[in-house]
Amino acid sequence: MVELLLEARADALSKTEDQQLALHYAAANGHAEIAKLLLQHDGSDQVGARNALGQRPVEAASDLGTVFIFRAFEAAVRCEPSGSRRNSASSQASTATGSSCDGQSAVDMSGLSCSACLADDQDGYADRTPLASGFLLRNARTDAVHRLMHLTRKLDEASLSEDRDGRDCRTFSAKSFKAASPKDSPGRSPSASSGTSTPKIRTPFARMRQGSSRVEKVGPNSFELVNLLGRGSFGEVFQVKHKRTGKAYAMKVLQKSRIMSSNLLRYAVTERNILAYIRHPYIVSLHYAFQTPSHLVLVLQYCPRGNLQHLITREKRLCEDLSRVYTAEILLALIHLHERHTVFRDLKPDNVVIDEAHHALLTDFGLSKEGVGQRGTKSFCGSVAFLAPEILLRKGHNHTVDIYNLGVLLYDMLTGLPPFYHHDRETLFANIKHARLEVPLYVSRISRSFIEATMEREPAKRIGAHHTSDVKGHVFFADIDFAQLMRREVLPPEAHPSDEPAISYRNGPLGLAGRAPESPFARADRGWRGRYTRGQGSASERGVPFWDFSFAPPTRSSGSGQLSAVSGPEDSDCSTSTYTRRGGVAQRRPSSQSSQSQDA
Ligand SMILES: Nc1ncnc2c1ncn2[C@@H]1O[C@H](COP(=O)(O)OP(=O)(O)OP(=O)(O)O)[C@@H](O)[C@H]1O
Repeated sequence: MVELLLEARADALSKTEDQQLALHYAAANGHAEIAKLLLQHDGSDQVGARNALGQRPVEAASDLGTVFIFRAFEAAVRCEPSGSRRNSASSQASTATGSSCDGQSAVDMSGLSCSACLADDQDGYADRTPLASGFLLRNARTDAVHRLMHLTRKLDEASLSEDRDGRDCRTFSAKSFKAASPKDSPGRSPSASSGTSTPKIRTPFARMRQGSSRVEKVGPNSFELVNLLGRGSFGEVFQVKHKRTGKAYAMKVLQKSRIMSSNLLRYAVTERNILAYIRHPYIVSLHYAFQTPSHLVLVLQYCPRGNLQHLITREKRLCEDLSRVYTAEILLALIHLHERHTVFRDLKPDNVVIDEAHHALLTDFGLSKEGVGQRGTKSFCGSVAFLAPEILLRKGHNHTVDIYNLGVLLYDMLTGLPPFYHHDRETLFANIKHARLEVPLYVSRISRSFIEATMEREPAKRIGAHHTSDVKGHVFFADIDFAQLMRREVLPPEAHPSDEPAISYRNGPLGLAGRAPESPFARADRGWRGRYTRGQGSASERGVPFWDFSFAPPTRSSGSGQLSAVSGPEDSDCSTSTYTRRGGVAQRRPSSQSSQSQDA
């Protein structure tokens, strides 16, 4: 069909409104054969064309087979005398056929007259990570920074649109968003040239509604502030009520000025990106994202029972049955993330929130890292008492850092303090690196064995070093039915009708004493409107491209988004007396240990 159209003089150079050529789409979707045909037809005019994200067609490619088609073409163009370029390059592209090279999808380069031309191509995969399967994994940082820089140059021309509440918010269509991240999932369709493995096509984790008119646009005025739930390094988290639907959400409001002055925009963008595509019963879901000139906002599933730190503080120690269920729930969340090459990196009780049905959910993806494979990453991050030894030793870390933190989390739930805890930071770090792990005698033998297996200092020897799902096989989980747990059919033992949430926000430690919190938007956005529309806002006021998001919840409760709670077995009991302090627990550390992150 493509051949026919090209022969009939179809215009291969016409662009969509996102500045994409047909070649961009062919590359992004792994249609190597179509890419080859397009390259044979005016290929030289197409290879350098950049789409609205600043990507050339080869930079949109999802698999190595397609990349090699481009490389063969470009090499031929560079190596041939100018007079014979087009024909020769076309024939190079046409000889680019699938064959195996080091186990990866490759093309037959034997016809190239100048192999050195390939060697000097430093950017063959556009800074992405080639997987053994032949797919290209998006490198979150390089890719995101590249896109942001390209788009930031164009921001002054971007249009402002009016949200429903009459508030100016910079919005981007679902179409643009899709174009921004066509490669989020490594499970792409295979290239025609990859002849080695059966294609594995994954269902998308979340679908964007097509057509901006159907995407619900929200802004600060769409929500009523109810309570202040927490304060973090770069903003605050509020309980809010959606005015139109009356639904409760947690609204995380990040100050652009703080984020940008600390050069941490990438962490905010990572959090938004991960939450936008992850749907899991034990990970808070993102419902909306929007921005004002001064703030980036995430509207999340609301978990009304406080965080795990509040619960540990109230109970001093948690009983083993409850700790086991929470550990298993968080383990399922980690398995899901790791399968998607994402490491959470900041697992601690403050980042585990408890929902209405007493289930534990991960929140706060600000330190997560996408695209981490076995080779790992070298950033220094995490909350100090939860830092894994390999992070302190700056050896590089991978998914096993989350497994280590799962052991620390269990230790913390069972004893009331993280292991190795010491008020002096240097002593704490030395303990984490070298001290003997002491587990109190009141902790059962099986729990102790789980803690030791997950907190093994050598990451390669740690349980789950190969696959995080191997951790499910530990005897600690012998009584857990993970399939049932995944369906949220296991009721955490604490769940009891008379149970109070671990924290009462109105009169709780945040000190509001019944008053509604002050709006962060009212404070910061006074007087911005005139400056902004003239395009003279400060750097921190500029729009962040592709931030805005709206999730269409599944129509049935069994869908991949919001799962309704299901009652658990009646005998799942953990009497409140087991929560009372049984002695031997020293004072708790200050409830919110700050997180830190610094690139190595
Ligand atoms: N979805 C939610 N439902 C209820 N409470 C939440 C939710 N998300 C966060 N919180 C509360 O807000 C607190 C701070 O949230 P979060 O950790 O995401 O903020 P942060 O600014 O990233 O913090 P930090 O700087 O410590 O990493 C949490 O500890 C929790 O108590």
